[in-house]
Amino acid sequence: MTRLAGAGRLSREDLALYLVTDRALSGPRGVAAVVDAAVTGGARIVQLRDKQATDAEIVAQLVELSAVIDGRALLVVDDRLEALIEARRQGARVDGIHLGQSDASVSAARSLLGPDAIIGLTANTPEHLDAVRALPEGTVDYLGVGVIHPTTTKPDHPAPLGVAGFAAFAAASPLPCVAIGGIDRDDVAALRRAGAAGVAVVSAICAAPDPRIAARKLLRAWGSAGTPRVLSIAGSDPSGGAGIQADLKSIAANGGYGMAAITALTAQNTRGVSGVHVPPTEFLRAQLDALAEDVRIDAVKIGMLAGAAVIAEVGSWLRVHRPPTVVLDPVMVATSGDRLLDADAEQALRALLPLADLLTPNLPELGVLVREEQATSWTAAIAQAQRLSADSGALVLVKGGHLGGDEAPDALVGPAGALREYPGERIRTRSTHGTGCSLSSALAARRAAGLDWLEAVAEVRGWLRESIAAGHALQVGSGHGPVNHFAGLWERGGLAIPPTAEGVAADWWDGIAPIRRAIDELPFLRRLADGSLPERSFRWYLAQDALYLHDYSRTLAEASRLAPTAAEQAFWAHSAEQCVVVELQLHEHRLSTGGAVVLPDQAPATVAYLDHLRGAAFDGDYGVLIAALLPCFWIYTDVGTRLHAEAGGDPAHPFATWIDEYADPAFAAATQEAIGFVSAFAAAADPVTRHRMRVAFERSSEHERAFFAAADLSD
Ligand SMILES: Nc1ncnc2c1ncn2[C@@H]1O[C@H](COP(=O)(O)OP(=O)(O)O)[C@@H](O)[C@H]1O
Ligand SMILES: Cc1ncc(COP(=O)(O)O)c(N)n1
Ligand SMILES: [Mg+2]
Repeated sequence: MTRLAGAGRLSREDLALYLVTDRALSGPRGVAAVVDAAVTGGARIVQLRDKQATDAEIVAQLVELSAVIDGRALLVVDDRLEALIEARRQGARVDGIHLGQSDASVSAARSLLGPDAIIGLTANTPEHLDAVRALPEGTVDYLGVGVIHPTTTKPDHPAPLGVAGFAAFAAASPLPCVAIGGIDRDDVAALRRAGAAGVAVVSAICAAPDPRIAARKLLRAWGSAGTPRVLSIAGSDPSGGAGIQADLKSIAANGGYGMAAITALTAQNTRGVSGVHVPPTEFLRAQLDALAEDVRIDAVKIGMLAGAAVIAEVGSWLRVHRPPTVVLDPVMVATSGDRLLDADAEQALRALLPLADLLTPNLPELGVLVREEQATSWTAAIAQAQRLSADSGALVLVKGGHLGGDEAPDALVGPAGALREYPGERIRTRSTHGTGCSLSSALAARRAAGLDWLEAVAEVRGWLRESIAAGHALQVGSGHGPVNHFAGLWERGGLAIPPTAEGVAADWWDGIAPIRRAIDELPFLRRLADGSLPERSFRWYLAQDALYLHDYSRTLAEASRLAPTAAEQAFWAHSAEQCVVVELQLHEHRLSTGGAVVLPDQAPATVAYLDHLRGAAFDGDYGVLIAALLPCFWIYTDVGTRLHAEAGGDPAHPFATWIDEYADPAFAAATQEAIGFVSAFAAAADPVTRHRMRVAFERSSEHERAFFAAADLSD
């Protein structure tokens, strides 16, 4: 969770809605009931304020409120330091104290309560601020600033600041400022925009007919007021995966209000770009000016700029209306390979870079911008990004999507080098159309919402990876498909279309296509098929297979033990038994020729595969375990059937018996049953379990490949 500057004990959201209690306004239902309801409605910090009560009464109230709140919100007390200490002694959780200018000194409170307590201070004049600046850092966590409007709950209040006065005070304050005094729901948005860390209310909750609903409405007003207004200046992609269409979806998915000024229209689908039309730049200017005249823009994301004239127009507009956050995605070439920026406009683009806070080039674009060859290693890419950052004055997020290999890392790089690297496994998918557009606009939205760049990148990457992984299921186009920007939202909101067992099975099988291809190309299997495999290699393989089956059988038995239905329990138990039978047959038919069987040690590939299965069994998660067990059925049946088609039925073939055994129809039927059980379980599982199952399935498939490959090396 993000920590507020100058308030190590508070996180960003803690102060958003601050309830100050009032006994009279709470009426016969009592303060505790109001607090309970308000906290249920979302209030995150409660201050017990009761000027009339005795210390003993305050202690009793703190004990009661601490029990009612039960860790759901922070509890502080107004003014009464001794009562706080006594309440804590009696076991109450009281997080801190709020002090007025004439109450006990904040320094004394800090030394008494220690570094973990929350200490707030009322402040509303420039002199108060000077005094706060003179305190040792960490003495005070937040300021209560008001009153905003005249109010009856503080009879002796100073002259109201109004929203403008509050804004001026908050801008000068080194500490987060909570606005207080006569605030109702209509003020919340303006106060948040004025820089408030939160709003403190008394009557708006204590006097409300339903404090829970009142709290919820106040928080909703607070939340929407924080919605950043994000403008995308980019091209249109009618297929909806890239350009402004992707930007608007990304901004919305990341909590922003999206706007778009179109630089160019493309005729485009998931296979490529077939045309580009650039409207007159005066019309782009008209779009941008219309927005600037009316809307306060919190962030701009710049995408496709088409050519030098558009770049010049955007540059001239930005110099006048530059919003606080500018992200520039230097789009040059689409995922399909089509140019989106005239070659002669590269120089003009370089001149635009200093107007941005963050650049998000992919590797080819980074090379062009620093006038070098495309980096071929990640280290070289980071070095190029560092040069680009030093030259432009902007931070650079260098994206590793175009690196070959299993990794897709990103790195945030400044003029002195990488600030943070974000490692990540490459997601095996073709749904990467518009990933760059989506990433850059989401970053603009999250940065404008108040995250720093490091946090924004970490968060947006998590969202993008989830969206990339879910892209395929949208079934849009036959080329590089779009990502599903709302995958997480739909899933969590219960809007996701539940997957079918058939869909899961097809998806998983497609997902391991590269592994299956690699298996087919292994010399071991080629030579097994054409009969040229040395007998020694074959025997080595059979021995490892026997060793493997011995323990595989035990993990099958564990699946039987965990199975939720009798049919599954019987199936896995029967499979476990069959394994032992086959293992014994292998010994008898092949390995024991020429005397007693001496089994070798398990080879590293055998150990690794079994460790993976035993790990899944040990975790006790039935879904994950059966997903891990499945490739041994499925890949063997697949390989066996094809081997049989190629080499079966030839009694002269040196491996005929073995090949015939693997094409056994009973084994194929068992495989179909296993696929059915696993895919039905996955389809009905929650998304997280389904994902873990898929990962276990993919890992086992990779172990299958490594197991065959080890046999290649055995001679
Ligand atoms: N297959 C993938 N798996 C995981 N992340 C990916 C994949 N492809 C792209 N990304 C991520 O998507 C973002 C866009 O990167 P990249 O494809 O390099 O840029 P562009 O779309 O501009 O060419 C980066 O955060 C990158 O790491
Ligand atoms: C209109 C438009 N703008 C940008 C891109 C780049 O897409 P990517 O995000 O895949 O780099 C695109 N294909 N079309
Ligand atoms: Mg791109």
